[in-house]
Amino acid sequence: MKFLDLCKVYIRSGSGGNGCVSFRREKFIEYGGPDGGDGGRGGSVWAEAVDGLNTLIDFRYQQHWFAQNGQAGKGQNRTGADGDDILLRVPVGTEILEEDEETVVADLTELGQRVQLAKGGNGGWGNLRFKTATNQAPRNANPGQDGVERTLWLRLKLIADVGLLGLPNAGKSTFLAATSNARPKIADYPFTTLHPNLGVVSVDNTEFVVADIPGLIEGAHEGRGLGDIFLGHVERSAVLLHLVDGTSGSLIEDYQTICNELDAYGAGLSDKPRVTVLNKIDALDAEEREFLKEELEAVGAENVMLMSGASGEGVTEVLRALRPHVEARRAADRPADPEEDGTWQP
Ligand SMILES: Nc1nc2c(ncn2[C@@H]2O[C@H](COP(=O)(O)OP(=O)(O)OP(=O)(O)O)[C@@H](O)[C@H]2O)c(=O)[nH]1
Ligand SMILES: [Mg+2]
Repeated sequence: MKFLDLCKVYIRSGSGGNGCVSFRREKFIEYGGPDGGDGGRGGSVWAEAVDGLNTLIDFRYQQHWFAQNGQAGKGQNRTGADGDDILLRVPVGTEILEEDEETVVADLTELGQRVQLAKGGNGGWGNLRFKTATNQAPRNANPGQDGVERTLWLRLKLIADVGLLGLPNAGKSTFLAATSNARPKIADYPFTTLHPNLGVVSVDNTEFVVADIPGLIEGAHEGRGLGDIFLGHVERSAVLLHLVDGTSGSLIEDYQTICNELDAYGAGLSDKPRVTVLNKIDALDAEEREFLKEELEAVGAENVMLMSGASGEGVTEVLRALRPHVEARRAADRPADPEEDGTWQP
């Protein structure tokens, strides 16, 4: 399965049709007054979050989305036909950004959420509208209003329940491989040259999606390495799982590098629930484990857990620590039962 996470689209709403200049011409009626109809309205461009889509791949094949123009007005006071609207059907969770890739136009987080991206131009008035008591034969009509052109980005973030964080080599992929169940990978997700993986993990009858992203390095938030791009993918996860390599020899520095990147990235990432794990404990004796755990806690890591992705020690406990965060998030996301709270209207 291919996954496209960022797509550029060119959209244009339809122009309004021109108003018509026309005069009534009928047998036995001299100087029949103006009867030019209005132009039709141009079609608008909309986007809607729909069910059953997980990718933006359609937008790779169709980048141009132009709504129909309105038709010109006609004689006998006939209004031109309106242009048809067009709808960009996007997966839930799609963000729409201006061309600068920063300004958010819309964030379609809910099923059925709809936004107008470009309004169709109004049709011009036909000359019938310009008739006044003193001017019975107006020769003016309005042109239709131009459509609106925009270049926009669609951005879909992987919605992973758990985002794995850590420096390169912290053991993230090993952990994912060790914990993913019978369907270890949902898919590979190539983002041009970059490949985060998703795995489905199961613990105590709860399944959740863990995103293994390329390792973060210092400066990732400024675009160094691959990390920054992927931080976007864990922005919506329920909880972050921070793996710290117990054998690296630079434990505290490693830990703080990641924390600093999260702070610098913003978007509430550093406030997200986080589980910090001292990893690779198979290579540490009991005394070292205790010492390193205390060191981490001394610099602010909370409830550090011990684990070895390689030997499997402590892995289930880590999954169990993640689970309540995932469940809490899901409960919060679930729409309230409409019948229950009494506010539901048919
Ligand atoms: N001793 C030991 N080695 C481990 C453990 N987990 C991973 N490793 C080793 O650490 C190295 C890096 O592991 P990966 O799982 O590729 O690390 P990563 O965090 O995914 O690295 P990047 O993808 O580069 O960010 C490999 O050589 C693994 O065999 C562990 O629990 N114990
Ligand atoms: Mg890896």
